[in-house]
Amino acid sequence: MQFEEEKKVLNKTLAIINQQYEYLASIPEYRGDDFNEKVLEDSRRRMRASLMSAKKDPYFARLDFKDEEADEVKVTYIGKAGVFDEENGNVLITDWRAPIASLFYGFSGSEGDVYYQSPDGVVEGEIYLKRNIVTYEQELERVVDRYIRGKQELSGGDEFLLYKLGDQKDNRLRDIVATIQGEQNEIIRYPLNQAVIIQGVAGSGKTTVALHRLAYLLYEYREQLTAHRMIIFAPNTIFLDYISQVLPELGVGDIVQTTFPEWVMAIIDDPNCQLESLSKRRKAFFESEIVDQDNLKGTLAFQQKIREQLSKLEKEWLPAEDFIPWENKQGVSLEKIKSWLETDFKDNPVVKKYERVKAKLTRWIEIEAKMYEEKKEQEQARKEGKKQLRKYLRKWKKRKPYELYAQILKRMGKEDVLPPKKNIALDDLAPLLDIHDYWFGIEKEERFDHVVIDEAQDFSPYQVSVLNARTKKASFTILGDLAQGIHRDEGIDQWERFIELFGTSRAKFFQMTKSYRSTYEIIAFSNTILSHLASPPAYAEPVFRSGEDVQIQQIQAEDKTEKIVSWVNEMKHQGMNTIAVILRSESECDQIYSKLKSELAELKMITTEDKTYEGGLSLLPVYVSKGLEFDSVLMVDVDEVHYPKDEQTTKLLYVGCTRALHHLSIIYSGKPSELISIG
Ligand SMILES: Nc1ncnc2c1ncn2[C@@H]1O[C@H](COP(=O)(O)OP(=O)(O)OP(=O)(O)O)[C@@H](O)[C@H]1O
Repeated sequence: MQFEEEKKVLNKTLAIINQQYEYLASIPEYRGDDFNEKVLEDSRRRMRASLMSAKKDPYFARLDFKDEEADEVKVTYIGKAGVFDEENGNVLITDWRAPIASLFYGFSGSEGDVYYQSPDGVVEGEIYLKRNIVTYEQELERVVDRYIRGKQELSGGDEFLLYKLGDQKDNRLRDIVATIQGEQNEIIRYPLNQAVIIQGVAGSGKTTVALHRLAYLLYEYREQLTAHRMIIFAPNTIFLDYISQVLPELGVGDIVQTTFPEWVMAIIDDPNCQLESLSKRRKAFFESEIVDQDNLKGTLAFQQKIREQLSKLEKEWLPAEDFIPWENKQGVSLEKIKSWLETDFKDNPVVKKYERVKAKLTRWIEIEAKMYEEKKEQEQARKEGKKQLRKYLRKWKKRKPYELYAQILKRMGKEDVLPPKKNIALDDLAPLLDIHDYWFGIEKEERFDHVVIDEAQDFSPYQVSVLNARTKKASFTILGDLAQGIHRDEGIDQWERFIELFGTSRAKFFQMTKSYRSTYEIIAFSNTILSHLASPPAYAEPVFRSGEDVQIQQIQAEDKTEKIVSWVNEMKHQGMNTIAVILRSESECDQIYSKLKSELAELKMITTEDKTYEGGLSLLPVYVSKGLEFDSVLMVDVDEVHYPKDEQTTKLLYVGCTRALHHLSIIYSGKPSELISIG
C-alpha cells in the first residue's frame, strides 16, 4: 500500500524533474561578459547540477509534520539537493540541510511536540510520519517507516541504518545523508564561528561528519562563507584521495583539501628548503628503536620564545643611525623613525613597516627638496636623497623565514635543533610559518572562513595556533581520537591543549562514542586491546550489527605467505570488495610483497608516499592504515615481538583492528602479543 503510494509520488516527481532538466539543458550556455546574463547562467548551472543529482537519486526520506499553527499536515520529501517545481513555485524536494530536515534526523520517536529553528523563528508542531525511501536508477526499491504517530513500537530506524552499514565498501568514503544520526546531526549543524572539537572513537564517523558539516555551513551561512576560503587538513595524500568523493557527492566544490606540510611549504616558497621524506620519518619512528621526543617545537611556550626573539630581531633590524639625505642637512633621527614604527605603523608586519618607512622617507625627501629655490638644486637634492635612502634601506637586509629561524635558534642556544635546509622536519613547519607570518604578514584574502583539521590528535598546539592566526573568528572543526594518537612525537595527549588555546567560551567539545564502521564482535575485541592503556579512553559502543567472531590463529612462521594467500582467497570467495593485509612495518611489507604478488596478481602495496587508494586488495603497514577502512582485515604477526605491551603499540594495534568493517582475522607465530586475549 505505502509502496504503491510512494511509487506514484516518485514517478510524478521524476517526471517534473526530467522535464525541468530537459528545458534547462536546451538553453545554450552563456559565455559572454554581460554581468546580469552571467548571474543568470550561474543560477542555471546550479539548478542543472541540483536536477542532475535529483534525477539520479531524488530523495531518501519523507517527513509528515503538522505545524501547530497550520490546519493540515505538510508532507516533505528530503533529498541531497533541493528542487522547486518551477510551474507553481512549490518546493518539490527539500534540501537535507534545510531547517525542517533537522527534525528528520533529530527526532527519536517519542510522541509530543517537537520544534525546529526556521529563519522566521521557532516552529512547533507534531510529527505524523518519518519514513526512509530507497530509490535506485529512478525506481523505488524500499520504504521503511521509522515512526508513525500512534504506533510507538516501530524500530525501522535501526533496521535501515544496519541495512546501510552492512553494505560493502569500495575505495571511497561516501556521504551518509540518508542515515545521519542524532548526535552527528547536532555536530553537523552546530553554529559557525566557534572551535568545534570532536573526540570520537574509531569508526564514529568523525571524518564523514566534518565533511557534512562543511556542506551544511556553506548552505546555512552562504552569505558569509566562500568555499575556496575553507580548508581541510588531512594526514596524508592517500587519505585525501579516499575522502575526495564526499564533498562532490554533496554538491560542494572548491574547498581546499591538503596536508599541513604541503600547505606550509607552498607559503614559505623557498626553493632552497625541502621537507624531510615523510616515509623515512615514519620508518625511523615506527621501525627502529623509538627515542621519545619531548615535542618541544610543538608547544605554545616555544611559540612564545620564537615571538620574543622575533620582536627583538625586528627592533635590531632597523639601522641604528639617523637618516641623512645629503650633506649638511639635518636628517630624520633614529628616534623619530622608531616612533613611527612603534606608533603609526605598530600593527603592520615587519615587511610592511619597512615599506611604509620607505614611503614616508621618500615623501619627506620630496618635501625637503622643494625647499630649495632653484629647480636644479631641487633636482640635485632629490637625486642625492634617493641615493642615500637606497643605501640606508640596504642595511635592512631582506630575510627568509629559514634564515630568521636559524638566527632565533642560535640566540636561544638551540642551534642543535635547527634542521638542515634540505631536510625540514614536520615540527619545524609551525615555527617557520609563524616566523613567515610575523615578518611578512597575512593578507586579508588569505584568511580562512573555516578550517577543518582531521586526525587532529597528531597536531601540536603550535600548529593550531598558527592556523588560528590565519582564520577568521576562530572558526574550526577539529576532530580526532586520542586512542589513535600513534604519532606521539607530534601531537597532543589531551584535548584541553586546544581548548585552552581558544578559551573555553570559544570552544565547544563533543564526544562521539558510537561506532558505525565495524560489527559488534570487532568493536568488542578492539575495546579489549584499549583496556591495556594506562588510562583507557571512552570505549566504543557498537551499533548492534552482528557478524562473525574475530578469528585468531597461531601459525608456523614458515607458513605465513601460504596462510595469507589462502585467507585472501577465502575473503574473495566470500565476495569481499576491499581486503587489507596489515603488517607491523613497511620493510616487512617490502619483504613479503613479491612472494604474495606472484600468487595474488591484483595485490597493491600502500606506503606513506602514495597518492591514491584504488581499493581491492592492499598490503600496508599498520600506521599507514589510519583513517582508511576495509571490508576484511588480516593483522599479521600479532606476536609479543611485533606488538609488545606498551602504550604506543597498543594504539597501533587498535588502529589496525578498527579498520575492519565485516571481518577481522589475526595470525601470529611464537608467543601471541599480550594485547590480544586468547580465550
Ligand atoms: N550515520 C551513519 N550512517 C551510515 N554510515 C555511517 C554513519 N556514520 C558513520 N558511518 C560509516 O562509518 C564508517 C566510519 O566513518 P569515518 O571514517 O567517518 O569515521 P572516523 O570516526 O573518522 O573513523 P576513524 O577515526 O576510525 O578513521 C564509514 O564507512 C562511514 O560511512
